This record gives sequence, C-alpha cells and structure tokens, in this order.
Amino acid sequence: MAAALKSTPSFLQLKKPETHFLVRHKPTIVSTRRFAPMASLTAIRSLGIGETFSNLKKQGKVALIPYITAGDPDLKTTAEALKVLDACGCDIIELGVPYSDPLADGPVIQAAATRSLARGTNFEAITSMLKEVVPQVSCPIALFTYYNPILKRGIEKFMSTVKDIGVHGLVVPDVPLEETGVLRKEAVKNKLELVLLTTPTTPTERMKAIVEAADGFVYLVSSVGVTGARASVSDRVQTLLRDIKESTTKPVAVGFGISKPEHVKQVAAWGADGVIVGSAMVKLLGEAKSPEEGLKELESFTKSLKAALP
Ligand SMILES: O=P(O)(O)OC[C@@H](O)[C@@H](O)c1c[nH]c2ccccc12
Repeated sequence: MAAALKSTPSFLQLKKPETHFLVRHKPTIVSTRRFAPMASLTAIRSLGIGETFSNLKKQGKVALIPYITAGDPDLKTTAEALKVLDACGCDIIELGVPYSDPLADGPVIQAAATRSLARGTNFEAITSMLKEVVPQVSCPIALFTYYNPILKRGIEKFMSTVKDIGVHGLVVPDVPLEETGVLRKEAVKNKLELVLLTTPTTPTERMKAIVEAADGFVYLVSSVGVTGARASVSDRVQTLLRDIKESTTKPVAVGFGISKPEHVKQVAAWGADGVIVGSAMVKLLGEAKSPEEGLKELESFTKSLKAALP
C-alpha cells in the first residue's frame, strides 16, 4: 500500500490529493424527465452534469449522487440498480469499473471490486450493458475508473468509447492535477466537461487551480483517507465549502463517509450543491441475501436519503 501511494499521487497522499471527473452530455430519446428538447430534431438531449446542477439550483434542490460498483453482485443487477436509482430521483449516478488495486477505496468498495472481478466483469461487458441501459436512465451517469485501465486502452480510444455509450462522467481517482492535460484535451474534443476533486488537505492555491479548471462541479472529499461510511461527517466540511464557494460559483458536491439521511441533511444545510453516497449503497447491493433483496434495500435507502434533501 505504501509503495502504491509513493508511485501514484492521489488524494490519499496529504500533499497532492485530488482526482478528476470528466463529464459528458449525450443525445438520447427517452422520457422527457430531466431533458432539454432540441430546437429542430425530435431527439431530445439529456442534460449534462453541469446543466443538471443549474436546474436543481433554480429549484433550490441539492443533487443526490450515488456510487455503485458495476458487476456487483452481477451486471444484470447493476443495470436494474441504475434504473432504480434513477427512478428514486437520483440526480447523477457514479458507476465504478472494478479494479484490482483500488487504493482510494475502503474495505466495502474494495470487496465489491473483488467480487465483481471474480465474476469476470470487464470493461467491454460494462460498456455493452451501458449501451442498453443509458437510454433508459434519465439522469447523467459518471463512469468510475482508475487511471491504469484508461492507459491500457489508450486515452483517445477510451474517451471516444465513453462518449459513444452515452456515459456522462468519468472518475479517475489516481491522476494528479499536473497529469490531467491530455485528459483535458480529449475531454474538450469529445465535448466533455472536466470535474475536479479537492480535499481537506489540498493547499488553498492548489484548490483554487482545481476549482478554476473544473467544469460541471467540484468534488469536495469530506475527509482524508479512503472511501467508507463514517459515523458522522466532519464539520470541517462547512468551512471547506465556504472557502471553495468564495473562489467559484460552480456547484460543489461532497463525498466520503456520507451514509445516513441526517448526514445528507447536514451537508446540504452547510451549502453543498450535491451529496455523494457510495459505500453505504455498495454494501446494500453487494452484501444482500439475493440481488432482488439488494435492489429492494437500495430503493428504500435511496428514498430515505432523497427525502432528507431539499
Ligand atoms: O464510499 P463513500 O465514503 O460514500 O464515498 C463516495 C465514494 O464511494 C465515491 O465517490 C467513490 C468510490 N470510489 C472512489 C475513489 C475515490 C474517490 C471517490 C470514490
């Protein structure tokens, strides 16, 4: 673990903590919910992540952003889970591509990745599932992958695949700001917005550079360390939100540790534009007695979080 930390600057390291989200818009023809009709064509265009946030802001609402691991317990259940989360009113969904060395993840998401990989889940299977499901889901989707799988496929190829399957976002937790230039270039070429991550230990100047470069929204990690449900959300988040919002009007979503309705309520009250919940969702889905059971628990848990948000 320590070796991994030395070689891959990530927000696990106190001095250079950040990660990157690339977001994308996609044309699609499905329900009218959350879509802006295009002037001439019948096709309607789904809202991107940035547009989703501005719509929510106009309504005085806060985005609910779940994370689940693709292929855990299986891809069929993942497809159903995406639809359940969308139907429960989630505003953006983070979908994790399982990886063998998820250094930014805690035990729950690490276990989910191990289970998924053991079942043989791979990028190709995930993209073909998404090709089917994305047109049935009205909220933007962010694909979550470590940097290595992108490099393995080639950044340009990976980006055009992401664009072609209509996925809206990309989470790359182990790429430091300095190495995102090529990702940014490909992002612009594919009409992608770039969302960046900042943490409690990101120095102010660096936070400002991240916020400046970010499109769509800024991901604020609530606490240093790895993902995982916490008993409470650090009240440092309140000052961190204030500091970030002093340097930008861009939306800020908070993640890490958020796992109860009172957490989402608190983070929203502190001024977050979105709340991100991962491990608590992954646990319900991946550790249930059956996929049906997991989907049922996911639905009621998500509804409880949604009800706690303005
Ligand atoms: O699991 P948590 O504590 O609820 O945190 C959200 C997190 O799961 C999700 O955004 C995510 C999953 N894996 C990551 C790795 C790095 C940054 C973020 C993530």
